Amino acid sequence: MDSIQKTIISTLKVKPEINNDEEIKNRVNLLKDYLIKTGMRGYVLGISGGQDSTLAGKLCQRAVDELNKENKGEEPYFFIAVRLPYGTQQDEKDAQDALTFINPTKQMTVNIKNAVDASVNAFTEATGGNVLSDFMKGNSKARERMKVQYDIGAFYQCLVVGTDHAAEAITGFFTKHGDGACDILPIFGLNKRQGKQLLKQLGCPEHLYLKVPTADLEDDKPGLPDEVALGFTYDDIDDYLEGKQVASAIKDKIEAKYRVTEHKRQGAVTIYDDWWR
Ligand SMILES: NC(=O)c1ccc[n+]([C@@H]2O[C@H](COP(=O)([O-])OP(=O)(O)OC[C@H]3O[C@@H](n4cnc5c(N)ncnc54)[C@H](O)[C@@H]3O)[C@@H](O)[C@H]2O)c1
Ligand SMILES: Nc1ncnc2c1ncn2[C@@H]1O[C@H](COP(=O)(O)O)[C@@H](O)[C@H]1O
Ligand SMILES: O=P(O)(O)OP(=O)(O)O
Ligand SMILES: [Mg+2]
Repeated sequence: MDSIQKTIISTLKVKPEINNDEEIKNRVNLLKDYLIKTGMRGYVLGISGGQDSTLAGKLCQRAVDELNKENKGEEPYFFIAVRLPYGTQQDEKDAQDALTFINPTKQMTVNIKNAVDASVNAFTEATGGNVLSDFMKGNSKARERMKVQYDIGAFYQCLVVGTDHAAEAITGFFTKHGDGACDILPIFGLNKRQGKQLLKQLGCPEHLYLKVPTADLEDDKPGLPDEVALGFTYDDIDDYLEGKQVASAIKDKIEAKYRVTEHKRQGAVTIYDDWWR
């Protein structure tokens, strides 16, 4: 393994192997401890029907359940699972299966279509007829979803959970200030394969953790697999993050993506920063 791969692995905190029970316990403990420390009442997270939100949601529910058992008689903590479809979602059944598996304290649905459409239409009106591309509109959907989660968080006094993890962070495969914005990241440092392992351990139905990952942001390409958009596979990414050797053409592509998306893993640039120089 060369020094670039070593540096990326250590920055993204990936372990070559994990102990499932230990990982679940540590991540649930983080969610419990941070909730107590902040004095907030719970967590909110968008549940898409994909692997990452199913795992993060299950960990949140476990955290509040454990806190409530330990704090008998106190006002209960809660987890809000929110469905955020843009109109009708093609894989709604998976989202419902994820909710059944998580069994959240509360669930709600906010359809983001009207808000996103109003926003992109306002852009067109304001700019004399310019039209945001389908890809740009996709990022607007991700930002609207995060905005709704912050509205829920403010109203119910709960923290917003994010689902970023090492296999997404490495390529910056998230919308800046969209799904990339949140208060806590319970699955940070895991790769995609390790996330599957934890879901299996937690008793998740197989079809949810074996599901093809998709950001599902574009109107014209519903359910576009991340791996098609990226041009390489999560197996490649996971191998890379576990310190294994991957084909040199793939290694180059992964590292190129890592370099151009550095701004997404950093805060906004100030006079005190030099990572971009
Ligand atoms: N939008 C979709 O439909 C869609 C679909 C599938 C996957 N994705 C993935 O989601 C991600 C989001 O797309 P994106 O990255 O184009 O949009 P983004 O909005 O997440 O990031 C782009 C924005 O980052 C800022 N930026 C760009 N370069 C910068 C730099 N060097 N320093 C500081 N800020 C900089 C600019 O404000 C720019 O508009 C992509 O990685 C994409 O693969 C998006
Ligand atoms: N349709 C959705 N409903 C609820 N939450 C959603 C939806 N799509 C995405 N999300 C949230 O965003 C993150 C990131 O999704 P990616 O598939 O990684 O782009 C996801 O974990 C949900 O929390
Ligand atoms: O973030 P999710 O839950 O939509 O998972 P995936 O990235 O696998 O689609
Ligand atoms: Mg998804």
